[in-house]
Amino acid sequence: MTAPIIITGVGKRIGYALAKHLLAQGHKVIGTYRSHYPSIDELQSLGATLIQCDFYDNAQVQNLIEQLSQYPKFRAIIHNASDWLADNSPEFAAHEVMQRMIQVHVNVPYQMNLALASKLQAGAEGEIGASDIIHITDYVAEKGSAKHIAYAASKAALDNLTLSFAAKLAPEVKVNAIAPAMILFNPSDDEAYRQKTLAKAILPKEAGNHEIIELMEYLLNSRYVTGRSHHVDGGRHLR
Ligand SMILES: NC(=O)C1=CN([C@@H]2O[C@H](COP(=O)(O)OP(=O)(O)OC[C@H]3O[C@@H](n4cnc5c(N)ncnc54)[C@H](OP(=O)(O)O)[C@@H]3O)[C@@H](O)[C@H]2O)C=CC1
Ligand SMILES: Nc1nc2c(c(=O)[nH]1)N=C([C@H](O)[C@@H](O)CO)CN2
Repeated sequence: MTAPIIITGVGKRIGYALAKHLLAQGHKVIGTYRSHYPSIDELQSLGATLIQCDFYDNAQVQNLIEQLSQYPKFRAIIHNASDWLADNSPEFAAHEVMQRMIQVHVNVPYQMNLALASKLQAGAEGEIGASDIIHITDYVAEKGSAKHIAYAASKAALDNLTLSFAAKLAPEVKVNAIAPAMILFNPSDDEAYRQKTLAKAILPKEAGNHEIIELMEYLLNSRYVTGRSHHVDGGRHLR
């Protein structure tokens, strides 16, 4: 069995689907979560190691990194955890929105990549491109967003980390981004929002988790693709 794969934000939706898929493939999975849903107990019963960590709490982040640093090697890190905060958040002032977006989408992936780089290189077992970092960004990293300005800017920064870490960690470690658009609606999305959002793409559909799972598999199985952003967006750039 290869070294463990770390996935952040496994409690629900895409992160949960990625973790279940990799467990079914026989991988050792280490998942981080913030809220404890029944899905966390399910993943544990399937053999995953789960670590609770709120990325907004720096002490918890340092503790997470210390725990992960005890492992000798890793096959991959998939940075999925994300908070889709709107700029007009009723809970947070503008500076807090930006601070949170940079923390969860940039600062934590940056610190984890630096701290665990040597473990990823060891996980390649001397084979070129045999370990991976995957940053899950967003189509709006290249387009911007009128209502999620801080979110989009932080995803653009995460996309840029792909370039720097790809150059830094080659040849053992590949570093790529997956830039999704309309993968999964949220239960609170009303019909008007759904129709408006679907109409933004020339392939107007809710793509589903499998689109991300298949692209993750492609990147993990590649030994030559690195430093690139891979769009899963229904051709939104052509609308
Ligand atoms: N769904 C879509 O259509 C799209 C998704 N994406 C990206 O794909 C990825 C997965 O999307 P999706 O599954 O919809 O995301 P969700 O928002 O549904 O889930 C994100 C996960 O990240 C966790 N998380 C959020 N904030 C923190 C924090 N401060 N510390 C630790 N964990 C945290 C959440 O935990 P908790 O449950 O406790 O909040 C949750 O488990 C994300 O990076 C997202 O930006 C991009 C474009 C479209
Ligand atoms: N962390 C999250 N990021 C994003 C989500 C989400 O639910 N959680 N959803 C979207 C939308 O689907 C958007 O792509 C289309 O309206 C974007 N990012």
